[in-house]
Amino acid sequence: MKIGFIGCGNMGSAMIGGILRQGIFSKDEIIVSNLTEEGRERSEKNLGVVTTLDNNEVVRSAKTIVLAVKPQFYEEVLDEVHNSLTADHTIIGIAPGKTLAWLEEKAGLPLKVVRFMPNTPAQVGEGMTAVCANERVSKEGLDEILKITDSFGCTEVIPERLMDAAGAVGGCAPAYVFMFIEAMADAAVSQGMPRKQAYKFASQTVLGSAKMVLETGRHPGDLKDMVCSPAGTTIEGVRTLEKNGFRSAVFEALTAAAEKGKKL
Ligand SMILES: NC(=O)C1=CN([C@@H]2O[C@H](COP(=O)(O)OP(=O)(O)OC[C@H]3O[C@@H](n4cnc5c(N)ncnc54)[C@H](O)[C@@H]3O)[C@@H](O)[C@H]2O)C=CC1
Ligand SMILES: O=C(O)[C@@H]1CCC=N1
Repeated sequence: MKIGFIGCGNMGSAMIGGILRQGIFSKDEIIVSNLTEEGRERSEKNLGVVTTLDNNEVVRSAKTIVLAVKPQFYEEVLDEVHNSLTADHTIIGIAPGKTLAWLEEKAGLPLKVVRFMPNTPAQVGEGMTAVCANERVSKEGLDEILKITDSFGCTEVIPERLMDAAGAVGGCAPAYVFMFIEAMADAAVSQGMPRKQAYKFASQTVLGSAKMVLETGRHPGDLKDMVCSPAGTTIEGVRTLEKNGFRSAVFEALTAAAEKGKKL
């Protein structure tokens, strides 16, 4: 077994989907544990990987272990498996606020520790993942880990002090983007467009705009200016967004998310 996941909900299955699609590991090289039989059956049916209800079996079977449970359960899961952990294991935390030092301390022995901050677009191979690792992870070891995160999107290795920022602008931000898409589509529906078509317009527009930022390397403000014709329609919308505190609302939302991460 090459990799194990303790917990396999939204984020675990999104990452495994990318790993399988890119062929980094095969189904029989991935073991996942779930809390309930219903969850285990779901993972088996949807992903086709090896499944168990026993978290210790995951740790005994694989040397790279992703903790894909909610932050509130990290401590009890590490308590439960710490007798099965060895210095050969690499544990990967994906929860906000659970630092490298905290994870190593709770694991109860010196071992390789990595943190990911992934996001759900991993499910479609367009994830954005931040990675940091403790000093026990070698350059070669990190390269192996990055093959995993690269399989479900883009990866940036960052200093641990930036993980809360990455959580806000990477981990959480899809929720805000989905709200933005939903709101734009609602407005189009209110102008008479059928709902399905409105989602297509809103989503493709977000996708295309993001691609322009990434591919042209131009400043987002510059790209915004390209759209705003003098005395045109777009600038009227820009005026309304500014009046309603759009930028400030986004700024405050990401700050709140990052600050919460520091407290978890
Ligand atoms: N959902 C997201 O967009 C992101 C989530 N994360 C982090 O990923 C982690 C997982 O989040 P989600 O996948 O969204 O949660 P989720 O609730 O969808 O999945 C967690 C899974 O863990 C299982 N579980 C709970 N206790 C367990 C135990 N003791 N042993 C084995 N399995 C257990 C649950 O049954 C569930 O299937 C969290 O720490 C979260 O902060 C990080 C970045 C993005
Ligand atoms: O809401 C959360 O806490 C998790 C971490 C980042 C995205 N979802």
